[in-house]
Amino acid sequence: MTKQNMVVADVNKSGIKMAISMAVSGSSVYSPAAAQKPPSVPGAFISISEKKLVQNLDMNGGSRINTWVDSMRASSPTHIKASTFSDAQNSWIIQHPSALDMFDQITIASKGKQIVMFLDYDGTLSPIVDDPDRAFMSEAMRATVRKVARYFPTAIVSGRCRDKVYSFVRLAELYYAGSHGMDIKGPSKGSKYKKPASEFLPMIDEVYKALLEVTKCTPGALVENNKFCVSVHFRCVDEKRWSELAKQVGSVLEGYPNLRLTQGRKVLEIRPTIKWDKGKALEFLLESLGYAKCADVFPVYIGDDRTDEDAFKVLRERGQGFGILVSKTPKDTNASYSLQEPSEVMAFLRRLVGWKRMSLRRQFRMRRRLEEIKMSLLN
Ligand SMILES: O=P(O)(O)OC[C@H]1O[C@H](O[C@H]2O[C@H](CO)[C@@H](O)[C@H](O)[C@H]2O)[C@H](O)[C@@H](O)[C@@H]1O
Repeated sequence: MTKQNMVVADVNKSGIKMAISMAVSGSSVYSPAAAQKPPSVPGAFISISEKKLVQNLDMNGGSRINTWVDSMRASSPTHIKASTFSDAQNSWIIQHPSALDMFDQITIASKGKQIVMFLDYDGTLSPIVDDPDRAFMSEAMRATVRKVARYFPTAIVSGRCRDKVYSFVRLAELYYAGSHGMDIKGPSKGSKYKKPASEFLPMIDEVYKALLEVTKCTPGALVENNKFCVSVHFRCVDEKRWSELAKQVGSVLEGYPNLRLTQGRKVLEIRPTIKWDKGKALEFLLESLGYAKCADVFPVYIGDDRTDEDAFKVLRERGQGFGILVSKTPKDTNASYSLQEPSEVMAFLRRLVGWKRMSLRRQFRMRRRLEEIKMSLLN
């Protein structure tokens, strides 16, 4: 059986949070350099040990399914004591302070640099809802993002395919990277699909159809075709049937060793094993915007899910800009700052626009004053 990667994180309805990051192969999707990563908060996370991960490499189909179900359950925890949770939360927030509270420090750090904005969609610009087809962003958020794009190059980086995320955002002035960056369009004319990914299109289509078929008897299960990847949603599936759903997904994936499984917020995501993710998408977009070798660029990436960690990690490694994790609860992350929910993302973006306008006005006034001084010296 092929190696599988799996990363888990979510919050249950009561708001109590726990996260597992679990790699079922040697090369985990989530493997931040320990030195760059803030220490984990005791009591807030379950981490599967290295040894166990290696053991998972060889596990048979049955134990693999059990591992998936365990992680699906762990993403909806009911077992953390409230006191432990709040201790963990306090210490986590010290390590990942609110980007709103740190706004002045952030703008000072960006001084003299070109800010480039990268925004995830679901859970960042739009609230999480049961029906993925109804994950609309508010008009107020759309107006805010439009203003952001007036002042900074801005890209949307999503797990959904590009057309779908565009149909939600509907702002032509942005750049879009869909299917976790595999469906990408930079500033240059025409779409740019990652060539290795495009070879997977017929396979993904086949898997999508097979998953539709096998999951149709599981109430609440929803299969979404994201062009280069497929999402199997379990948000509306009774927990008692998660194991059944995992088995169904496993039975399809057995025939496709070149596909891997990751987990987002109540969703199993099936995608090609190629080395392309939101981090690579960020680098691709920076390059196509002409900032590849620029020291004066300040990329800011805002996202809420495990797949956004690839981008946070790239920013840490480049030592440029920073990531902001959207989360109400502690999560193991490479982001530097946090925001609790989309409404806070909107507040942060608005402040950024306000700050930029002010600094442009200040610059304009200074230039005009200098002109006046020059003129008075000449007269
Ligand atoms: O990278 P993203 O833009 O955050 O996409 C990740 C997944 O987002 C969507 O699913 C999530 O949002 C849904 C709507 O709120 C919610 O019902 C679901 O439980 C979440 O996982 C999208 O539907 C998936 O295809 C993306 O993979």
